[in-house]
Amino acid sequence: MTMTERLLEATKEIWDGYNETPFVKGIADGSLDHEKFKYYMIQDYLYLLDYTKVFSIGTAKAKNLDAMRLFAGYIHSILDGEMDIHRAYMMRLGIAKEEAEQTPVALDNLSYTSYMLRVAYEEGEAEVMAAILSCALSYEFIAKKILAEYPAADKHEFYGEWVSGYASDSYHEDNEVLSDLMNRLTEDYSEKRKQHLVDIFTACSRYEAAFWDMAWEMRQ
Ligand SMILES: Cc1ncc(CN)c(N)n1
Repeated sequence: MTMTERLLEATKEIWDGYNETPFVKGIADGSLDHEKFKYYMIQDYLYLLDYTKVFSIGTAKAKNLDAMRLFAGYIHSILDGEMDIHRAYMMRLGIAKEEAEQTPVALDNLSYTSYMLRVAYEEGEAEVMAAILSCALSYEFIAKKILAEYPAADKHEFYGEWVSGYASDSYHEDNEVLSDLMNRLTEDYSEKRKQHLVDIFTACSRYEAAFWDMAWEMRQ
């Protein structure tokens, strides 16, 4: 079993819950209140700024050029790729960049990014990768599960862009690169170090679940 497979196996129950949350169900069937989505978009925009910093620290911690290039490349993918989805929705929802950037970060969001940044500052490149992977892979999992249940969800006039972005081939290819690096970095890892990676990945998977609940309740 690869390291990535082990991480996914350990968190299966948590991941199975994502598509059962009212927020994700609302994206899937198109019934989600736009006000809730607006709240989520702003919080996620702020989240991605800190998430990108985790890759920046990963770049500094990388022990070889391949890993360094991957972490560094992802900074661009997030800021100028994934965040295009956010910018497009922000335009449709009438949210100015300044408004988003001045919005206070909700506590669950702050707790999640603070944890990832702590792992990044204190630990090594594979641990940084364990903190990143849940975020990267879970959205592909969620979007593809939505499409399996609602095959036209990617055509929905409002939520379609979100679903198609995270179910896209390019998002999947980026995720494959991350998973491959994780598997390579941990080939010679001891059982103790592997279990530590599982613990980090599990914490982040729980934070992902909390983020969906936070968005549904529009918590501050
Ligand atoms: C909270 C969260 N988790 C994951 C993703 C997908 N990269 C995201 N945009 N936001």
